[in-house]
Amino acid sequence: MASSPHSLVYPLEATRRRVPRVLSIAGSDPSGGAGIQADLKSIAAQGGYGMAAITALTAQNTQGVTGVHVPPVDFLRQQLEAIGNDIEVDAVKIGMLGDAAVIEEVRRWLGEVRPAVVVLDPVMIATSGDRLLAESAEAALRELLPLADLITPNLPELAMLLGESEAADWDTALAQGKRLAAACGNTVLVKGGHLEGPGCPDALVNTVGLLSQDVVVFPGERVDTRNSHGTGCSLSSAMATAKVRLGDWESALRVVKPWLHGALAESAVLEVGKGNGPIHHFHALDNGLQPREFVARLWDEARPELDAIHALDFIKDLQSGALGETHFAYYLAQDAIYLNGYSRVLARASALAPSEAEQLFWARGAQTCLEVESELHRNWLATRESSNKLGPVTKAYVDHLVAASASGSYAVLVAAILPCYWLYAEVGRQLHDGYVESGAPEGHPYADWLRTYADEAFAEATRKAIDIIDVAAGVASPAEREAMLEAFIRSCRYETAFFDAPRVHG
Ligand SMILES: Nc1ncnc2c1ncn2[C@@H]1O[C@H](COP(=O)(O)OP(=O)(O)OP(=O)(O)O)[C@@H](O)[C@H]1O
Ligand SMILES: Cc1ncc(COP(=O)(O)O)c(N)n1
Repeated sequence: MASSPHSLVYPLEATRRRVPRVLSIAGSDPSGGAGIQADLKSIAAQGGYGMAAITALTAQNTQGVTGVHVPPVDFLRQQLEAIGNDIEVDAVKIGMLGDAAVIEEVRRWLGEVRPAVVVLDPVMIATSGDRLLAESAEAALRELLPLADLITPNLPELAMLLGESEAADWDTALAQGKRLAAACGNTVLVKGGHLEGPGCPDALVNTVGLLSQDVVVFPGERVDTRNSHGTGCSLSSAMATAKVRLGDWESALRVVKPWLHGALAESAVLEVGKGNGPIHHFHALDNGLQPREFVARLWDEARPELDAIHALDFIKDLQSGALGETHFAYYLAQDAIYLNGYSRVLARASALAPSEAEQLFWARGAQTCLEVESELHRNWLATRESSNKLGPVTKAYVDHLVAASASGSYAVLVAAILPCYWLYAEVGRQLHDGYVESGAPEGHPYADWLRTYADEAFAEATRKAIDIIDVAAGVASPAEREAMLEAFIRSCRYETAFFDAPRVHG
């Protein structure tokens, strides 16, 4: 059948779901940090509905494993059949399997049911060093790998699956990831948790063109904590859930990695156990923030800048009509240059957006910027003397936005983006109201320009942008929220400097 754009899009759409139904087939950790207990928390934290078919019972805590009991495999089959006879499963995460008989049962079930998304975390040895897979079952586990869409081995597991020695550096790990992906025909998530040093990168690797590149690296900073019990379990089940919600592995890891970082960073508040404690899966719920609280804080920060803007000669003279034409032309020319850079930054926000609605919102914003830029050239700059040279304030402002987009954090980027909507809308509203209140004087040289400020579509887009930032702050870690605040304040200062630039540099 000839491929049409529709046939390319449809399968992706068909697998996406707002609340994914995710089944974990894994072992139980009664202390709640790893295994199915961690999986169910991760799935819920990522917005999914979690289910669990238990392969094995362990007796363990944060200090180690003291016992493993693998129930008769028939009972695992009964659990899987009970789920399969009643419930549609959107994604499956497979964790601890225990022995070869369990692996065989899971292999049989996967072959029969063929779930749309299968993530396999090849659990072999716990953080504590205790075995969770019989040595004799390693060959059977290797045979299971091709039935998964995503495999998430840590560095010792990656080496063991390839029959090689453990990678001591990131490049070797990536090369091993490529070999495993090629051998299994699926995607491998190479994890940097076991590396030394301040960085903790992860990477998605696929050698048959399923990703935007063969190797997509997600850099990350290492959290200084020993509470890493269950990070591997949590990551794999969160990925299974996010994949169904967002449609592809890269979007999923873009959301899951900052969440996991926050869960590690906030783990100390749990105070569970004396050893390697669990991570805080619901750290984002525990931020104490009420809806609108974060944006109210941003507004408090923005208010002095707004006052500073209204005190500028540029704004006062634009309002009264006394503004010199040279300064107005300088402002317009810099605005056109700025909008071009801003459009690219909005396109980056669109690329990082966690939902299609937000992706579309920023993409529309990027398009509007280019339309307004060309309108400036056509109608406002065509008849004026102005230089198209990049001014120092414009450059510094755009550089700041580009740096925010390079941070990789969607939340930080959109916080940096917001002042251009919010302060501009506010300044525009006040200028327009002032013009109307003064009786819209005849012959005001900037009357046409002041009228452009009464744009309801822009006011509506501003309200939507504020909502997006509030939600992004709600799921961000405290450190990320501080970075959002900083990026926002800096952009506010550039807004003021931008209106003052015609006086200083024009
Ligand atoms: N100290 C840390 N700081 C930040 N991220 C970390 C840290 N430790 C692990 N991670 C992240 O946690 C995830 C699991 O990585 P890791 O390589 O530790 O796997 P694992 O050994 O299977 O996990 P587990 O600790 O559950 O056995 C990866 O996304 C990794 O980047
Ligand atoms: C039931 C079960 N499954 C998986 C792990 C691995 O998790 P970790 O490597 O963090 O100990 C575990 N400890 N227990």
